[in-house]
Amino acid sequence: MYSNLEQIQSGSFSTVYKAWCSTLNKYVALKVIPKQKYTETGIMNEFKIMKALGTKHPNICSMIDYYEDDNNYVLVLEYCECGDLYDFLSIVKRQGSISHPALIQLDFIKIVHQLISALEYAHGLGIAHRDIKPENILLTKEGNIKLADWGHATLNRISNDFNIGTDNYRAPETFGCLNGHDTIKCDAWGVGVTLFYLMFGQCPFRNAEIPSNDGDLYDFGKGKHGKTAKCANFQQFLIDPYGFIYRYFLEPIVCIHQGRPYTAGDGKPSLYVWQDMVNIYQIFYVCRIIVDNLATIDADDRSLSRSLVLFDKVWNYNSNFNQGITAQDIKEFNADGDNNNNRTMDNASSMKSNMANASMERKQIIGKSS
Ligand SMILES: Nc1ncnc2c1ncn2[C@@H]1O[C@H](COP(=O)(O)OP(=O)(O)OP(=O)(O)O)[C@@H](O)[C@H]1O
Repeated sequence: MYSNLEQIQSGSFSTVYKAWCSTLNKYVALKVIPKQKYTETGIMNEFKIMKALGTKHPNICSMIDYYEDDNNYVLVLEYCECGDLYDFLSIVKRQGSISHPALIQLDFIKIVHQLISALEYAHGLGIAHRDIKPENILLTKEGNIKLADWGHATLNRISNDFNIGTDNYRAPETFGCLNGHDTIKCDAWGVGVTLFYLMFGQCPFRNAEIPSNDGDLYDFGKGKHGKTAKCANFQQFLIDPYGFIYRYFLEPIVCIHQGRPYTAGDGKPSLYVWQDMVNIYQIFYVCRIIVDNLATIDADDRSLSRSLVLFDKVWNYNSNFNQGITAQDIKEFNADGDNNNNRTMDNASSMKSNMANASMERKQIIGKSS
């Protein structure tokens, strides 16, 4: 029934093949999981989740069939011709340079909509994905996405699993928290970090772990017991999230657009731009929305739906002056123009005050929609 197998990728648990399905008359993807690598409970969980997700949502990579032989479990999935977003961005990145970033011929806002729609559908069924990252977002030839790899997904809203997912994308509380963590809120954090990756080609921190004896992760900055975050970048983010994101991601980009060498910040600027993200204000606002509504320490403050309302606002606003970055934009963005010995600090503080305004806007929007 399945022929012409061609290997696509080998993941940590599985090998994925493209195969021709003669009964359906189309290509499918076979996710082949060796029995010695996976427990029966593990595969049954993935199978149960895929069944519950069904085939209705256009942005979820659905299961078409399932079978097993002596050595392998095999999930038969919808085939996504353009692979995953991580690989896709790596290819685009290689085509660009810092001064001439390659153009991604896809709309960022469309991908955000589809990702959040897929997740909200799953969340509505009580399913949390728990491994949101660009590698698990597949692209079709029409430029749509399908969320894949539900192998870590769970139906438990509160979990005490402290070793699930991919470190760079895991919410702080998934590293250890006395009363368990809310798996759906953790997905929102994963979306936030994923969006940073999609914009800048880099995650902001290696992990968001704060070693703590009692699992109390809500003690900002220096931990209760004098402990600090494991990763230096995350420590800076804890102390000053907007300032860190500015220095890490935005300042290098501002420097490049001004034709100055970038010296501050550790972030490497992306070597690509999204076709619908041509104004530096968009990048700026998107960062702000992520910091306030997705990758925010307090899980109660994370909301996929609220962030979508805010993203839409940015895009509607920008569609009126979608003419690229002008010198004036840069000047306004860069609080004190050319005379800027203290540029990093000033920008960070102006970004902070702008972010505070955004929080007000957020409250107004919440007020309107509720
Ligand atoms: N339906 C599909 N269509 C096209 N490519 C796919 C499909 N499913 C998976 N792939 C490719 O195979 C890769 C690995 O798949 P998947 O993440 O499901 O396996 P995994 O073993 O759980 O991987 P890991 O544990 O490393 O995340 C994906 O990143 C993607 O590039």
